[in-house]
Amino acid sequence: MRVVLVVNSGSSSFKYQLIDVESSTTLASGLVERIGSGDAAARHSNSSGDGDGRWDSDVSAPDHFAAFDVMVAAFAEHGPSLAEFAPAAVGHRVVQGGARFFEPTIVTPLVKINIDELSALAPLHNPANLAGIEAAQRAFPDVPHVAVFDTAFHQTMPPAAYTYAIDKKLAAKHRIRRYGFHGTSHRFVSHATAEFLGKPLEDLRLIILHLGNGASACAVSGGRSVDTSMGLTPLEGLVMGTRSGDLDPAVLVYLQRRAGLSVDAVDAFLNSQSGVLGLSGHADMRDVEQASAAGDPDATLALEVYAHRLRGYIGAYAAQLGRVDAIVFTAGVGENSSLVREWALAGLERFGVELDPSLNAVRASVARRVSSDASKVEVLVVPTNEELEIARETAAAVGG
Ligand SMILES: Nc1ncnc2c1ncn2[C@@H]1O[C@H](COP(=O)(O)OP(=O)(O)O)[C@@H](O)[C@H]1O
Ligand SMILES: CC(=O)OP(=O)(O)O
Ligand SMILES: [Mg+2]
Repeated sequence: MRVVLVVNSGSSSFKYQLIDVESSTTLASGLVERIGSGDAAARHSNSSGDGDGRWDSDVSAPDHFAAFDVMVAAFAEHGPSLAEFAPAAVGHRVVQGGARFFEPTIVTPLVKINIDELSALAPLHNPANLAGIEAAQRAFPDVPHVAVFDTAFHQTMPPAAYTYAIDKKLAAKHRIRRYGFHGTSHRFVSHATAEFLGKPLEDLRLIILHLGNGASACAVSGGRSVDTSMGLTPLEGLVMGTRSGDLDPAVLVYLQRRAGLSVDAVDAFLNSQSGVLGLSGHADMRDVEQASAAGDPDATLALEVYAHRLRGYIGAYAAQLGRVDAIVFTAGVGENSSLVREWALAGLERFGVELDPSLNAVRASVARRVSSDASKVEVLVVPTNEELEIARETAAAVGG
């Protein structure tokens, strides 16, 4: 099997890629955003070498079904032709698979019921993922659909890493434990790092820092996730674009009792109005860096808090792993921000971690080393490609 359509469906947008798995190439990619707002927009890019490149437009997309029609129309008008490059399967990013799903899974009515049921553990993500599955099944009824779970890679965490220190009966009843997310990215980057270093993944101990809008750290030993910074939901851990990451759980209670916020308001506050946005007024790291460079002290503090948290996780995971072969930066911020890399690793020289400032300043979209020759720990930038990983796992799941 060759061509897979990959769908990453969020609450108000969905992103897609048409991928030739055999050659690992993207034939087309795009997104429909602001679904349901009356102000939706679409972007489509034909990279198959056949057709007219990029296209963007305002569109009507009152729901995910309409958004899928927009995508199908974009393929029809701007190529590549879905008749010529017919997807043999559709792969879906599903964020929360709980303890139930640890492998790519062909979507059946029962699997959809399970994904829906797991929405309680990922209210921001799973309902949107399911809406994407429903819409894609309607648009592509004749091919298998496969769910690839963000949580799957972290199913290898030992109980000591995934257990919260709370009443065990209550935790079991409500399935409260750490699940971890971005697993598809951590898995892809683990393999890409081993390939870059020319060493077997089984022999490597890695700290992977996936820094996008959402951000998580992962300790990988011999290719297995042994600890990760996100927990029951994608809110725990690192400072993110709009999410707080770790904080004293008493803050939630305090906000409700003292600031009079409702449960929903606290949830929205921590997920959507916190992180670097809450500290600086900017969710996009490029804007935070620009504001800091222009002398805005709030933006500088936001960067310092972001880097301080990262450094703490690097130290913690070095201790959990016992030895670190490489610290790997990935995703939008990790791949592009030399400043974040520099600030996160500041002061770690005495632990054998030393950046090479000129290598760190290089802008490139390939895997590369940014540590100095003297550094005992390799520091790498390795681009992630969650869509390619989903396409490969989808193809494997349907036997292609
Ligand atoms: N040159 C850059 N410098 C700093 N941050 C960047 C740069 N390019 C992209 N980013 C940041 O990457 C983040 C988005 O990362 P990405 O992995 O695309 O996120 P997601 O997939 O979670 O939407 C944004 O905060 C953006 O500011
Ligand atoms: C799980 C998660 O946080 O995903 P994203 O980074 O896409 O928001
Ligand atoms: Mg991402």
